[in-house]
Amino acid sequence: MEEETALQHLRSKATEQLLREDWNESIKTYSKFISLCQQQISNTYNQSDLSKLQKSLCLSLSNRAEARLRLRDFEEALKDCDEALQIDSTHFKTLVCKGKIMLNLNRYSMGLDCFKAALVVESNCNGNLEVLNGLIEKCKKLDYLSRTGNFDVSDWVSSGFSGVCPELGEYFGNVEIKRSEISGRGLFCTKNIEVGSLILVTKAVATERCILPKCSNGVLGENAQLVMWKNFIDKVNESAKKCPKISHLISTLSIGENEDDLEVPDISLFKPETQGKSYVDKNVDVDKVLSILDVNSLVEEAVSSKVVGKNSDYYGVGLWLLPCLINHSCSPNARRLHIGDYVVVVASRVVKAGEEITFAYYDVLSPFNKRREMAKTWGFQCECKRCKYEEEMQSKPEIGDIEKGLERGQDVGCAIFRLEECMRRWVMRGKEKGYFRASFWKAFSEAYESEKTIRRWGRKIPALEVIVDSLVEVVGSDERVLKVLVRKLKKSGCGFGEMERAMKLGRGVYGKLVKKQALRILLELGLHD
Ligand SMILES: C[S@@+](CC[C@H](N)C(=O)[O-])C[C@H]1O[C@@H](n2cnc3c(N)ncnc32)[C@H](O)[C@@H]1O
Repeated sequence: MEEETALQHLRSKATEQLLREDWNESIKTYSKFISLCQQQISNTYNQSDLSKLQKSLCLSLSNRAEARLRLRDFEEALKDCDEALQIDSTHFKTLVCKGKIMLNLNRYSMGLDCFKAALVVESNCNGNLEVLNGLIEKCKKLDYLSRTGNFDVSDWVSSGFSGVCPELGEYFGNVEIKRSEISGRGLFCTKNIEVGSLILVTKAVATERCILPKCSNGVLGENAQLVMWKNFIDKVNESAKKCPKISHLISTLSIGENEDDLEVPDISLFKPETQGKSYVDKNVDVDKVLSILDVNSLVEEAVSSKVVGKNSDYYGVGLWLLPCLINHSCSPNARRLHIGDYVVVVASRVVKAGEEITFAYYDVLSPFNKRREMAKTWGFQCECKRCKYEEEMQSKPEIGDIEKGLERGQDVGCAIFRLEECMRRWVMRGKEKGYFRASFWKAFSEAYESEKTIRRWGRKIPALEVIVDSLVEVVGSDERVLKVLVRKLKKSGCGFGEMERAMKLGRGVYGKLVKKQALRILLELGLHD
């Protein structure tokens, strides 16, 4: 009798905490209730009492799962759901809760099964029907998207990234992890990929964003970045603590040293549906996590900054697991877009089967020495083909002279003329020319934006279209190049060929996420200038 009173007391306390949305406290109280209830069950022989106790146990497990789901502790919430469903496989609340957990874990078809089972149980439910059907539709849509990669964010992009961020799901294209000639492991294509095709779409383990305060001495900005970085580290640690799979995958990432000794993980480990393996190392050493984040966190780029209102002081950082296996190249073949908590990796030029997928960690439309400095801040020396080539060419004094001339404010047209002359004399091939043109993009863009320079230098410098094609061949599509091209087309009119070139470039910048019609509108609008 005493135990029954204790159970009743705990149950009403936990229910009250749950209603107050005090998730942590309700989990504690439900845990006490659950262990007391389990004890009672083992000492009860009367069938009707037993069935009452089991019903209570099932409901409390389901409620604890709900609280854990709210705290994003999916692993433990899932265990509760499975235990509750063992008692009653048709428990409506538990089926819905499990479905929501599956949705959060990007396991859409399993989520769909749960919601469908819940619908069968409460086929005549009234208030729940609409919500349930909504969840079923959402699972179906995300399941389709994650299988086909047929995402469409046209409306969001054409509206200038305003409104709610489109819902994406996880997508893994034809890729595998292998040893890389650049460094350690890398991500490789297993099939030919067209410009703009999606390579992968994946959700962050954690992100943190802020608008840096404007200030004259930069201290406030630095402090804000430090606070943000600390919050980010806490979030990553929290996610790793809650999920052994995340903890395990984080522990496989590089700390930027001895990469050739690192194990090559199978790509299936990164897929949402891969579960069940018992991951033992639940806690990665805190210092190791810091080194891992130093090497693997990505700063969000321009497109996503528009999500929070085109603010140039916007600063966002995140950890996306599989993209951590993508090496940098100054001649990259892919780009990343940040949409909400997802990172989308798209081919920015044609990628052949077997080729390594690379994207830029820093601005590759800059000269060799500047890139070398930026690589240093990342803690490595770039081993890409373009850097190796440009390093060899450092022995030619002409390149250094042109760079120095530009620093001193020399006319950009003159610098371009000299560069093109040198490349002609040295009988450089297409790709090699592209490397240098990319290094001097700043001068090229200034020249094409200045009517005076164009008038003065005319045919003595290459046409913009020649440079665009040359750059795309070596660094893929780039938003800045696209903008200069679109501005010229708007000024001087545009025929079919020119529009095709701009569309192709746009495809490489935004990927097939933005459909043809929306891309055309974007280009005609001058890309939101
Ligand atoms: C995000 S990880 C990339 C995957 C890494 N190679 C691995 O095996 O886990 C970043 C690290 O890879 C190495 N790396 C990436 N791109 C490189 C490049 N172009 N040249 C030399 N090292 C590079 C550097 O050690 C860098 O700190």
